[in-house]
Amino acid sequence: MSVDSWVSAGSTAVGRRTGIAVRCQNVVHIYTTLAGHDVVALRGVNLDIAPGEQVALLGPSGSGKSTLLGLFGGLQRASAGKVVVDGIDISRIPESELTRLRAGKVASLLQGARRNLLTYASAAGNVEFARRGLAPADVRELPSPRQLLDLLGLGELTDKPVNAMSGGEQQRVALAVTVSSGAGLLLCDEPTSQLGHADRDTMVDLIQRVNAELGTTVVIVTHDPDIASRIPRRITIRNGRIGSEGVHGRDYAVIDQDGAVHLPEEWADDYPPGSLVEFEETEDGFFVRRVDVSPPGDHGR
Ligand SMILES: Nc1ncnc2c1ncn2[C@@H]1O[C@H](COP(=O)(O)OP(=O)(O)OP(=O)(O)O)[C@@H](O)[C@H]1O
Repeated sequence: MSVDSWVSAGSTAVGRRTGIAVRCQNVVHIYTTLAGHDVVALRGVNLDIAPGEQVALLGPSGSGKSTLLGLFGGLQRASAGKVVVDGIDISRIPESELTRLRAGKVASLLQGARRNLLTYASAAGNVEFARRGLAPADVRELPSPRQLLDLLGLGELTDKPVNAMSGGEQQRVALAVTVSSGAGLLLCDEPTSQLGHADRDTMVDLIQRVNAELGTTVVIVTHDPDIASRIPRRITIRNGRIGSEGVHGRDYAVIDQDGAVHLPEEWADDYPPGSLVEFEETEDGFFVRRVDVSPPGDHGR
């Protein structure tokens, strides 16, 4: 099957062209430490991510970014609330289904992912190895390793052994391997933290190419403002809640039930949870203005 026919084949178990949606409803996550103390990492997160969107999660250390990413990837379950991935509330499904979700629909690129590559094998060999657990019928729906690497602009690395690649090249191949099973959601935790300036930019180019070519929904945790500035939608987490959102290059506060901005109760109908607002100070006092952004499904935010 050619890349073109794969791309136009639409969504299948693993050969999906389109990204998948993520929705959080009042998500709370509490860790219990070995000493028996509770740590509240997320305190009621409401969030909608449309299929094919690119989202950066920002915020101070300890604010809950990695926890949220872990919930999206089914690495841990929310203590309360719903985490809906591709229409399935994954906080409620059995462990076996969660394992299938992690293997098929969600791709996670963790820090230092390149260390998981087979060093003696080529980029193509690593893609093949990553697909070994898939059913043959599902593999036939996917582009070949060579086609995938070409599609992502990594054609020159196809036959190169990993141990002859630079660190940046290895990280790019690690990303290609991560998405090679046709996942609809790519989660990246600090994907460029160990890279130099040029490799960092190339890595972000590649993440955006995955999004453009495969339609994959992308969520990136980053501390790097330069990376964040290249991602169309930026969500800042503060103290376990969504504090603000950047859309079209501007930052807005977010209304939440018990979150960042509290407004008088009688205004609740006009400013439901999740509304983005701007505050304006004039001689007559403070004004609040609701900002309408693109409706869910519009990826051009
Ligand atoms: N396994 C754990 N056990 C106990 N507490 C934890 C655990 N993992 C995270 N936490 C706590 O949960 C809170 C949120 O942590 P999280 O790692 O999600 O934040 P973060 O924003 O990703 O931070 P960083 O930017 O430093 O990675 C912090 O208070 C952290 O100490």
